[in-house]
Amino acid sequence: MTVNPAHSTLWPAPHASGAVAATVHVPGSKSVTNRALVLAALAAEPGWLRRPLRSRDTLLMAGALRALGVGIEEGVGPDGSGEAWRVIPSGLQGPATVDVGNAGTVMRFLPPVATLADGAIRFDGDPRSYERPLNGVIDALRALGARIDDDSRGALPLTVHGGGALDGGPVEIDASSSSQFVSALLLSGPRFNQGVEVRHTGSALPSMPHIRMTVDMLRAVGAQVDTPESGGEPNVWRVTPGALLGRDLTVEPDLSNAQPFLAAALVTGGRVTVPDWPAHTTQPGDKLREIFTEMGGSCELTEQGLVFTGSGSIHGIDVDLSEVGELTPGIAAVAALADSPSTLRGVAHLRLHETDRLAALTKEINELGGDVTETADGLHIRPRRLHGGIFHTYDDHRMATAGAVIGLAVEGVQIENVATTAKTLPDFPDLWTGMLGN
Ligand SMILES: O=C(O)C1=C[C@@H](OP(=O)(O)O)[C@@H](O)[C@H](O)C1
Ligand SMILES: C=C(OP(=O)(O)O)C(=O)O
Repeated sequence: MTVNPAHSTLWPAPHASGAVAATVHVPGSKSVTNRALVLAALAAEPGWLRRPLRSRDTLLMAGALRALGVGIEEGVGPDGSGEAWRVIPSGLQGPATVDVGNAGTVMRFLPPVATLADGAIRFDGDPRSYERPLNGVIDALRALGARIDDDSRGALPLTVHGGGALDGGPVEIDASSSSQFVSALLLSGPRFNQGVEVRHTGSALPSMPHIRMTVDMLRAVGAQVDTPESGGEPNVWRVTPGALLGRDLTVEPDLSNAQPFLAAALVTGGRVTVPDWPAHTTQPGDKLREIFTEMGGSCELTEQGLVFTGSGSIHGIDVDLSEVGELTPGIAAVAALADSPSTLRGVAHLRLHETDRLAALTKEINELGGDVTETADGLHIRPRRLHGGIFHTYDDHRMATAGAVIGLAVEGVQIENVATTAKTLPDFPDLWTGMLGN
């Protein structure tokens, strides 16, 4: 966890002079956009993606698929409305080089796709991507018949020598460090000769809603998937081989990126409306309705969207975040401003995210005068009177948005490298100042 000297620009986080009152249109979900791109690329016919997220992670995914020969064209959608991508599948071809940046979805979802290509596909990325776990995907693909060169580190950089097809079949993995290992194998599973049966053998699996998202999206394009929830064995997912349909999919707003805006209502005792909040979704961000209500707000799903209202009080919380780990930085920011302590549990695997998020949150909140300690699997946060200072982000988009939430309540907070929000929300600074009416 080191500060990147190349990004020493400081952004004065706006301080809220009163209760916010705003409607914020949150761009599309990263997790849905990148799954939809992969599934559309593997389909037997062209498909449409409407309102896709355009951010570093999704542009890297689109760029990688284009490098493999997939057509991804700008369009306006079949009904003439809205921005869209038309995805035209084709025989996947190497040689190609894929830049994964620091996108977990790209580094994990694409090596299985590359096994289906003809030729060598080289994967490389940001320095941090070399440290993020990938062994579950590499080992599983080898067990299923793939040829991969990875310098024996079980991590990036690596080359997948695609043979145009993969046997597939049953495989055991330990996905306790990332649910994305399971999602990765399932997404390409319909195109493996024998499909795939993934058995998770390790300790608790994080981010289950993201695995449900994978399963739902596979079923929506015609795949047959058996899951523990559909009467199968615990920790076993089975995908039957078969052709995938090209669909017309509208991407939901990114509910995890709605988090800082809902937090703004909570922290300032204001009201924020997020239009197009889905009534039913597998996105983990939907859990914020419950978590931020317990922390002092209230919400209502209306025709206008989700209306979230702060009460003026912020309460601490004791919560297991293993299912919704990506919400941790934003919850920690609110907890640091609460009227009682918080314990955030079940998120040891966050040490292997964009940065070591537990260490980064502890250090940065404490440098503003906070009292945070790391536990084996989370954080204890005892609210203290905070003061201004530099909030470092360690190239982590969710550190930047967490710092902005603290800045609403604490004068003089400066976010180092707010541009890192481009990973999933390039519009963040403008949306934030727009929400505040500036
Ligand atoms: O599949 C996905 O889209 C994601 C799964 C989760 O990963 P982990 O299980 O590695 O935490 C989540 O944290 C990440 O932001 C997105
Ligand atoms: C963990 C995250 O991203 P990634 O998809 O890179 O794992 C995140 O967005 O919080």
